Amino acid sequence: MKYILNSREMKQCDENTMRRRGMLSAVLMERAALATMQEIVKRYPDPATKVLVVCGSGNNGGDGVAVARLLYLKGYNVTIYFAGNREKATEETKRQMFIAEQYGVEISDEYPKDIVDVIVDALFGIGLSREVTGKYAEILQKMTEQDGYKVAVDIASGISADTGAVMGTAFAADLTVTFGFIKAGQLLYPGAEYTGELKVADIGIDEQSLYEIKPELKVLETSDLKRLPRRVNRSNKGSYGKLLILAGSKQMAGAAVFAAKAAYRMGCGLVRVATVEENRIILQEQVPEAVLAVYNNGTDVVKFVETQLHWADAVVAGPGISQSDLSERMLYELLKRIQVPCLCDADALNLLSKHPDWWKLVQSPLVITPHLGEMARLTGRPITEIRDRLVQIAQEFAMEHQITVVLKDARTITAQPDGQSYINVSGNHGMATAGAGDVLSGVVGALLAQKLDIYLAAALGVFIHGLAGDAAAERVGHCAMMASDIVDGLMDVLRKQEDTKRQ
Ligand SMILES: NC(=O)C1=CN([C@@H]2O[C@H](COP(=O)(O)OP(=O)(O)OC[C@H]3O[C@@H](n4cnc5c(N)ncnc54)[C@H](OP(=O)(O)O)[C@@H]3O)[C@@H](O)[C@H]2O)[C@@H](O)CC1
Ligand SMILES: [K+]
Repeated sequence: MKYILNSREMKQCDENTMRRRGMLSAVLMERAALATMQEIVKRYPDPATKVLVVCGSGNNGGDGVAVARLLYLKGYNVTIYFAGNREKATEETKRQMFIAEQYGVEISDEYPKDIVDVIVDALFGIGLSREVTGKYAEILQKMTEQDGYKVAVDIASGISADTGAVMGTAFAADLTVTFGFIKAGQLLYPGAEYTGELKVADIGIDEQSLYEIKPELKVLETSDLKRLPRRVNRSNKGSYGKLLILAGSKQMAGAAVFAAKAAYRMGCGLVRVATVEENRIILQEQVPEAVLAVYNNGTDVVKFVETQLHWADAVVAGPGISQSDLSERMLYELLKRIQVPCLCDADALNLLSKHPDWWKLVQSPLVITPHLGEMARLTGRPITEIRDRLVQIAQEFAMEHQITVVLKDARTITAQPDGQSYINVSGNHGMATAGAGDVLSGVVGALLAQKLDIYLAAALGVFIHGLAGDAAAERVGHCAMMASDIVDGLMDVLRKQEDTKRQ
C-alpha cells in the first residue's frame, strides 16, 4: 500500500521535513533537480541536446532553474525562460536564479524561438491555486504544441494536484518526475493523461515526514495480494465462507452466473444463488457448483429471506434482479434482517435510490458498488459533477451513510466511512463491457464471506478484478474482452500469487 497525497498534505509534508526533521529547503530542491536532470540524461545522453526550461515564480520554478544549471554543467545546450515575475519570486527561486547566473547560465525573459529537443515545464507545481488564464495559458499552449520531448517537474502545470482537473489549460507531459509521493491528480483523469510516464523521486521526503498527517488516499500494489485470506492444508469448503448471491431475474440470468463464478474463482467455499424460478436450468448448467434457492411470486418472502440469511456469512444483492415488486420486497426484507456483511450493486442500488429511507434499515457493514449513473441516481447529482469530483463524492456518501462506497470509473474509488479512500490503478478499458460489474460483486462478496476486513475486501477486490482484466487483455486483447474473460483472468492472477508465495 502506498499513500497518495493532495497538495495540502504534500505541503505539510514538505514543512515537516524541513521544520521537524531539520532538512534544508535548498537541499530538497537540489535533490529534486538532480533527480529530474538524471531522468532527462537517461533518455537524452548526448550533451548536444537542446533543452528549454520554462520557469514560474514559485518553488517549482526554482526546481526548474536548478535543473537547467545541472544540465548546463554537464555540457547541455540549455535555455531558461523565466515566465514568472522576478520580484514576486520566492526566496528559494531567487537564490536558484542567482546561483544559475553565477555559474554562467543565461536566464531569458522572452520565450525563445529556437527549436529544442526537450522542454522542461517548471511553471507551476502543487502551488497552482486557480485557473490558468492570459499570458500563462498562452505559454502552456505554446510549450505543449512545440515539438520536443516534454518533461514536467513535480506535476504537469495546469493540472490540479487534488482532482486531476485541467485548470483552464495544462501542459501535456511525456514524463513527470514527482517528488516524495504520487499526487492524487496524477492518477485521476484527466490529469493522468497529462502526466505521461510517472517517476517518483526520493528527495528525502518519505512516510516518516507524514507525522500526524493521515493521507486521504491510498493505492494498493501487487505486494498487497499477500493480505488475501490464508488457505490452510487442514480445511474444508466451510473454512472459506458461505456467500449468498441474490441475483438475476427473468431474462437476466447472466448477472447471477458471473457473480457466482467469480466468487468461486475467488476462493469462496460455498456459493448459493437466490434467483427466480425461471433461471433454475441455466444456472444449473452454467454453474453446477452453486447451490440454488429459487423463488417466484407465490414465495413467502420473509421466510425465504430468513432461511437464506441464516445460512450465509456474507451477501451480494442486486445484480440483474430488476426493479419488480417481487425484487423490491425481497431486497427490503433482506436489508431489514441482514446481520452479516452485505454488498449491494446494480438494481439493489436503483431500488435504494427510490427508497432512501432504506439506508437506515441496514445494521450490518455495507458495501455499495455504483457506476457513475447509479451514483447519480443515489445522490441526485449530475454525472459530470460525479466524474469531476470522484473522490470527494464517494467520500461524502461513505461518511454520510457510514458505508463503504466503491465508485466505479476508469479509476475506481473505494471510500471508507472514516474519510479515507483507495484509488485503484489496475484494469483497462477492455473491462468496459457487460457483466464486468457482476464479476466484481462476486469477487468482493467472496472476500467478505472469507471474513476479510470490509474495507480491504472492497479495495482488494477492486484491485484483483482490475488485475484479472489486465490478464484477460493479455490473452484476448481489449476490444474482444468479455466478462467471462475477466473471470478466467482471476485464475491467472491467483495462480501467479500462489507461485510467488511458494518461492
Ligand atoms: N521545500 C519545498 O516545499 C519543496 C518544494 N518543491 C517544489 O515546489 C513546488 C511548490 O512550490 P510553491 O508552493 O512555491 O508553488 P508553485 O507550484 O511553484 O506555484 C506557486 C506560484 O504560482 C503562482 N500561481 C498559482 N496558480 C497560478 C495561476 N493559475 N496563474 C498564475 N499564477 C499562479 C503563485 O502566484 P500567487 O498565487 O502567489 O499569485 C506562485 O507564484 C512543488 O511543486 C515542487 O516543485 C521541491 O523543490 C521540493 C521541496
Ligand atoms: K510543473
